[in-house]
Amino acid sequence: MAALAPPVAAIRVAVRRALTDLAEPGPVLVACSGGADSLALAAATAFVAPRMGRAAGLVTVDHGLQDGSAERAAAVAAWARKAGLDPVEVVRVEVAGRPGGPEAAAREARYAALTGVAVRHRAAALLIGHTRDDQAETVLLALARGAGPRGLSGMPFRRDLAGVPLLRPLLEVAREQTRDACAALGLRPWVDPHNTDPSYARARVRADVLPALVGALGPGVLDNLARTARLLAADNAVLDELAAVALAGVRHPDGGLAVPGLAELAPAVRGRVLHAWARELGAPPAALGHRHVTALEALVTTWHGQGPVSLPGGVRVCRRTDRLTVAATR
Ligand SMILES: Nc1ncnc2c1ncn2[C@@H]1O[C@H](COP(=O)(O)OP(=O)(O)OP(=O)(O)O)[C@@H](O)[C@H]1O
Repeated sequence: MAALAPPVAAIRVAVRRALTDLAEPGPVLVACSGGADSLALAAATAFVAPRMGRAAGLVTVDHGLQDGSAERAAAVAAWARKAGLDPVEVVRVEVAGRPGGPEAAAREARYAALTGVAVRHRAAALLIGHTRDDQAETVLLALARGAGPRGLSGMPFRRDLAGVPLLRPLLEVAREQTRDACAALGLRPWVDPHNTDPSYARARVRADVLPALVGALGPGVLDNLARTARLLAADNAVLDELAAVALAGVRHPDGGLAVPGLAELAPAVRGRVLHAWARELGAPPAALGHRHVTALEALVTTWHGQGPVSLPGGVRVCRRTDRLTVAATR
């Protein structure tokens, strides 16, 4: 018997670890674009899951945005059926007309379609193919836009979306290993033209910035950036817990938040309390930025009679004597 190629073994180990930790019953579904990362993930899952007593299927989304996208989706599905994955689904989504530009719209439509299929099959989890290199890119992009610990935490290993656990088993696996694993298994991954399109910041980071950093600082840079994400994710979780307790403690009996209680909090906790409260008031997280939280903080710490702070989503917050409260609509 031929020896197992090390990248194939490494990816199987990563999938086994992820499935060992998964408490939920039911099949797992791999979200597969046909790219090297998710193809290597699907191949490893097809091998590992049945040996752990789990069914494993695959979903591929056709955004209909590129020539040949239907053929790509059909080819991925045909391969998956041969690999023994079941169920295998191709989902066609409509992207045109959604807000936020084609990339954001495609992502939103993709995740909605993927979770929809997962719910229908009562799946234990959706497996996503993000790798260590995607994580390093995410951290670098977050650093460049001045993100705090939340942004620098990168992508979590697990998060729940619409009640479906999303797992990223390859978050500590180098992208090179997914390509090598595909080659060792005789698989021919699809190459997404967006990944090399210089009009995307992530593609420029991938093509230019990270190779320059590795060239200047050594090959450990990618692992180090991914480690930064893990360290900050742990710190961030603690700060979020502290903020949840603090938020409960500063609620004013008449509604809103008590200013004296807010003023006593450490700035790192106060900012989170205000961020969490703004979300409670209906501000969409994606639109809620540092400047909104800074303006809310100013109502507490540098109060000089300034007017209400407008939050995304339309709510306005003002200070009334010793509390922050929702301003009357104009
Ligand atoms: N069209 C799709 N259908 C199903 N899942 C998808 C699709 N596109 C992306 N995904 C899932 O989302 C993950 C991240 O996709 P993204 O395009 O951000 O990264 P990528 O590095 O290009 O991944 P890959 O090499 O697997 O395509 C993929 O690994 C895959 O699990």
